[in-house]
Amino acid sequence: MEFKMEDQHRECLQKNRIFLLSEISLSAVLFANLTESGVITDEHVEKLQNIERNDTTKAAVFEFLSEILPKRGPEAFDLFLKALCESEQRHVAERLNKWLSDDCSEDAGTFERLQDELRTHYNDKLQFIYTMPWLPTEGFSLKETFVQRRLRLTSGDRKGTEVKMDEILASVGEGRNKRILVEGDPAQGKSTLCQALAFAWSQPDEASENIKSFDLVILLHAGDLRGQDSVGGAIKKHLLPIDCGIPSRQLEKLLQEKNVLLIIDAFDEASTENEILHELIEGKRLKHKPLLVTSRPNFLENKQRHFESTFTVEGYNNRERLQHVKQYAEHKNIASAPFESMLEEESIRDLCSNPLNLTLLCLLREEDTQLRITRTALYTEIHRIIRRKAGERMDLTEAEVEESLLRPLYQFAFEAHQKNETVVREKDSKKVQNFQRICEVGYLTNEVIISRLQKEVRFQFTHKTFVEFLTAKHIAEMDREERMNWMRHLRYADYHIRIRGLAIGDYFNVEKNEPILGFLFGLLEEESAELTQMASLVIKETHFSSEPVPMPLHSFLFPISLDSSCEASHQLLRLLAELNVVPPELADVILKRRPPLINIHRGCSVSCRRGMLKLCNLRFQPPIPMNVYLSDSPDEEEKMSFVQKLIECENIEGSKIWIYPRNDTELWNNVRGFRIGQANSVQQVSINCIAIEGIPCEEFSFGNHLSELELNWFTPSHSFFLEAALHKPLTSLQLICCDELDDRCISLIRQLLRNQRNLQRVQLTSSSWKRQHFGFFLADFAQMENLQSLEITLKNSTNEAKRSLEAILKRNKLSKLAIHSSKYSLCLYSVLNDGFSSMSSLRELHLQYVNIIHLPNLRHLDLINFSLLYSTLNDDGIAVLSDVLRSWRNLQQLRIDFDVSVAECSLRKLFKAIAGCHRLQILHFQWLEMADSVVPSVCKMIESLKQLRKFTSYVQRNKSLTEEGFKQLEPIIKRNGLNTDVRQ
Ligand SMILES: Nc1ncnc2c1ncn2[C@@H]1O[C@H](COP(=O)(O)OP(=O)(O)OP(=O)(O)O)[C@@H](O)[C@H]1O
Repeated sequence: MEFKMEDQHRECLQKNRIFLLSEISLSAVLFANLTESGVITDEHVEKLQNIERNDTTKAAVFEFLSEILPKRGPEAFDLFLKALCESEQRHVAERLNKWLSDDCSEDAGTFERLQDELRTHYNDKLQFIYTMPWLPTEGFSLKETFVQRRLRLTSGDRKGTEVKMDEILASVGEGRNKRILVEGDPAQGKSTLCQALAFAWSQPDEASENIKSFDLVILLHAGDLRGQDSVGGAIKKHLLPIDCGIPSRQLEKLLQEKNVLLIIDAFDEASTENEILHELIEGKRLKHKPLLVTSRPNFLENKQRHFESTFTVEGYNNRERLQHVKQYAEHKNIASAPFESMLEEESIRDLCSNPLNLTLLCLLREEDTQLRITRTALYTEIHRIIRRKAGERMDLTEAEVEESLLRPLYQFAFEAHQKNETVVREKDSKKVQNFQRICEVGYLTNEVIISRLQKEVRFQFTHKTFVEFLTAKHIAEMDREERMNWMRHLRYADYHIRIRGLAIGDYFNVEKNEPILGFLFGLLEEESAELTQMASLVIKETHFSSEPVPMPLHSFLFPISLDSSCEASHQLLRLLAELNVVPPELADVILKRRPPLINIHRGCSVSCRRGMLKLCNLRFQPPIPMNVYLSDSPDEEEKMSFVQKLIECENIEGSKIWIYPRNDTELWNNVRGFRIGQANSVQQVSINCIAIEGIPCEEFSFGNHLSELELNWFTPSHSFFLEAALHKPLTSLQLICCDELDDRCISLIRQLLRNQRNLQRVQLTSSSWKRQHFGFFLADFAQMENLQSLEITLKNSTNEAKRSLEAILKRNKLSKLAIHSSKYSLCLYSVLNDGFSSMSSLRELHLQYVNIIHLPNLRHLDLINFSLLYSTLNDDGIAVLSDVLRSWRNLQQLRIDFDVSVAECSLRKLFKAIAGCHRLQILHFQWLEMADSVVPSVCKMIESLKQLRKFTSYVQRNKSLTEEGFKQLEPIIKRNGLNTDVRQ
């Protein structure tokens, strides 16, 4: 294997070559020293002696200096100097050392020269934004058209705070925020932000921005670091003129000594085979220098922890949209009114929140007046204009442009995209004869921005989004079988694997495929059969039709996953957003394969919500239920309007809404705005009370049809909710994480329980660390004939409470039971165990802190969902559980927490029992001890669970899994269709 030597050493050998050729003697002592220290091998010696024999000593020295020594690693140079000294050639070593120190001592003007070179470079190259693919030479002036961006902090104590662009650099000087990550969706303006920062630094004005405090600002594309030995090398190659004469060693020295900001753009475009980039992020290189990295989301997850602060660039808000179009009009010297009126259009509101799309919409507005409401329609229209203009310029018909120039271009884009690149290399360009003509169409430019020196000629696509659009065009033109084949090779499940001890961090999110898939759906909108076939594949692979996955960790407390991002199973919705209308054939398939319920949570993307609104037009019979959790949504107006639309839609039953009001006023606005409890609105509500201090107003009330009331973090000061629910037809009452009740609340709850003949579900549970006892309500529950679901925290139950529980269980009406308890008396065990033998209706059971060996009658149940949380699961417990699992043939969801170490043979037995639950779809382990020796049985278990779609294992009990074991496990947990989350 060859290892490169450092740049400055290579340069030193090069610059002193004539001297070295005449001075070095290839003596036996020199060879002995060099071979002993491993700088060269015996084969090298033989080769050099042959050259000396057949040619001259100089030729041999030349071969040694140019071909051998530079490839013998970073240590080779110093060892070579040592060998010279020991072979009576000390004067040669001294000369080289002197050259190095002279070269290294910064001559007075080097820093100023570098600063000046960078400033002129940025000033020349960054003053324009190039958006129009067909006019790559004509840019918008950055100064005149740039819209200042807002960034949202997504890490640390101030998470959620909005900051201005320049403010992200504010605290770097104080030693904090050394590593900053800025993420943003495609074309959201990350590169332009970097451009604006570097450009601002290059300007001579007196502005007091933070960026000005840096001695040097280095802006590189992530790809510029590929194949380099050092950051200095990348600067030399990409930012400085060939003849600027600043040696690499001095550059490196300046990077260490000066106050430098490194900006690396587009991690997502060049994250592989890029050692320097990873070393910079991990702090192994230029550790103390501020580093700002940009990336599309989901590319950096395993590296996220190296960043002190992370931000996202959010879409434009109303003010920014307006500023963008006004600046656009002013720059083009035309009236801004037509653009401003375009912003009023509700249908393109979210398109306008993306700067690139907004610029393209403005361009279209100039050409005609028709509005495009999807991304695909917008890019298709731009594409048409490009084709038309190319035809006019080249005197070809549009059909000819398409056939001879665009088709090959689609192919180039497809190939570039396969390699995650946005360039066509010179050698590839030669594959077609008319490449120059293809360039003239306007999508490709052979100028690479931020690069003055490119040894290899490359042709750059004007923007990654265009590569994606053209790639989708290529796929759209494939024949059906080839296209479906391409689709089948995509991955349709997320995985998130982090094993600290092994330094493994591996992530995949299905959204990565969506820029292309979205365009493809849009392009094939008219081809109903093709579209339906593609959508059917997505429906199947992403488990769209299944019950949504609750977040196993919190499912006990919250029925929907509050923190999760827009899931893989929502991919279809996100793709539907690209259609103007869902064609009838596809609508039929969706109607047939409808999921039982859809959860919209706060991580759901704008396109997911758009897709959801498309479902509103499909005639679901009965209407499809939908839970909506939209707290913390940055755009309050959009949130309101989205929920209103869902509520008004007849095909959707806005079944439950989760609200998290930040104060009393917001609570009242939400309850009133969503008409909670009214006849034709949402009738089930969950309210997080934590920020609510008092009654918002005298007239606070719910509509008369309120059917479910769930209150999280309820305290006696929130009793007005209970009053407002009196006399409403409640079917469900839940008080979750409730740690305190006063007499008044107890009396109100009793009134609610007695008044409600309809009540089928009750939950009274406290937060896990402050256990409340709610056993005194059991007598009331026992009176409720229709009770089907009971979730309760019990501590020290009285005999009366136990008798009531016994009556509830034996009535055999419960389909769901959850007992939160940290202390089970033998008597409570016996009530439960006896009850289990007659509870044939029970389908869902959740037990906490239980010792399962006292509950052998569990095997009489027929459960679909079971969890055993924080329970004592020793070898005896595992034996009982394994036995029980063998009798639960319909089990679909299982969670097991392991709180003590158990024998490996017990684990194997348990995995074997789980492997027999062939209907299992969701499996979650907590604190599992997964040593290499049990890996084969974990693998066998997962392999046999064909319907498993989610596997999670959080917090390994010890670090006994080795790389060998993981290698065996990896393909199994990464199988397509399985959403995996394994974290230690
Ligand atoms: N702040 C801004 N002001 C005006 N126009 C902008 C701004 N940001 C972006 N744009 C426009 O949007 C286009 C795309 O932006 P940019 O290339 O910076 O996005 P990106 O987030 O780096 O995209 P990707 O992840 O797809 O590479 C720019 O070429 C420019 O036309």
